[in-house]
Amino acid sequence: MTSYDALLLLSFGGPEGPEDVIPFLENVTRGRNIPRERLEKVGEHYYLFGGVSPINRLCRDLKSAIESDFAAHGVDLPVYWGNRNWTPYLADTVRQMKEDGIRRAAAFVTSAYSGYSANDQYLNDIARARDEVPDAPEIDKLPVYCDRPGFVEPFVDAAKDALSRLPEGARLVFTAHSVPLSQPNRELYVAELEKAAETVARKAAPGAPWDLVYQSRSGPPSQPWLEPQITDHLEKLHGEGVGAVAVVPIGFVSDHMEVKYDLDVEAAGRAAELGLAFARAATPGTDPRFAALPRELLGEKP
Ligand SMILES: CC1=C(CCC(=O)O)c2cc3nc(cc4[nH]c(cc5[nH]c(cc1n2)c(C)c5CCC(=O)O)c(CCC(=O)O)c4C)C(CCC(=O)O)=C3C
Ligand SMILES: [Fe+2]
Repeated sequence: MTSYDALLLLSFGGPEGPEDVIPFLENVTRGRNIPRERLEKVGEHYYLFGGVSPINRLCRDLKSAIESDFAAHGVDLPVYWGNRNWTPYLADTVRQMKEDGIRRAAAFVTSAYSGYSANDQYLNDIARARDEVPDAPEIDKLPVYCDRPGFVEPFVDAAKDALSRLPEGARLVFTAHSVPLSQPNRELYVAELEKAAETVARKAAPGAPWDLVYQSRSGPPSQPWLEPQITDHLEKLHGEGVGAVAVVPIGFVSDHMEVKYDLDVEAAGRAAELGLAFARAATPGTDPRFAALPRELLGEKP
């Protein structure tokens, strides 16, 4: 089916305990002009969860789900896992792949979109990790998949489910990670988000109004980032007389910290203060349709 001899699951990485939190945050923000106060605040989000990011278990579970999908469809490829910011570090995974005799791998990234943070930075990660390993395997990133049914359909079901938990007339609010306006390929990132949100909205609540907003901004206040921020937007909707919101984290593939804290704690808390009914839609996570995407994308590659 493919000329690749391995699949590489490539993700962001996250701390596995309290002592990992600061070194992890330093890895993420090295050279990126993030204020120290923001780091300390984000550190608290992780401590609230025992210093453990949910993203690691999500990656382990997704890896198993991909392996099951491969097995069920007769795809005989090993699946490896490596991260940008924490163990298992990508370079160590690439070294292991080399030792195992892997020559050519396809990378499935836990981000569905184009843009610098969501795509280009992962390409840089691959190049840097390969530079560290003599005679490293070739690694091709699989294409962005924000428009694929395997990504979109789980969100359609999740949006319907969130709406079903709310009174009639709830507003669909799609949310994605903000990025600086100056970030390379920001326009493409936004265009893809709008398209994905539009597709999900059309299928989940035909004809109903919806919004795309942003969350988790981290730069200095002087630097413009994508807006509006979700909490400001909830206030605006409340002011307009909207009584309920179904929040769909369309910018993410799993319930990692940006979802568990910034939405389930912060945005839900703001909604509660406002008396706004709030339901958060699930992310694709290990949905079998999502776990089938690596196989489907591989099948399109020579
Ligand atoms: C577009 C985008 C995605 C979606 C695409 C994708 O999924 O890759 C994403 C995902 C994630 N971001 C994550 C964590 C963090 N991101 C930070 C900082 C930043 N993110 C940015 C953008 C994005 N980030 C940007 C422009 C910055 C500023 C610094 C820089 O220019 O790079 C910081 C620093 C502290 C802070 O928040 O200020 C942390 C801790 C985690 C792991 C969560 C967990 O542990 O469960 C995940 C999945
Ligand atoms: Fe981030």
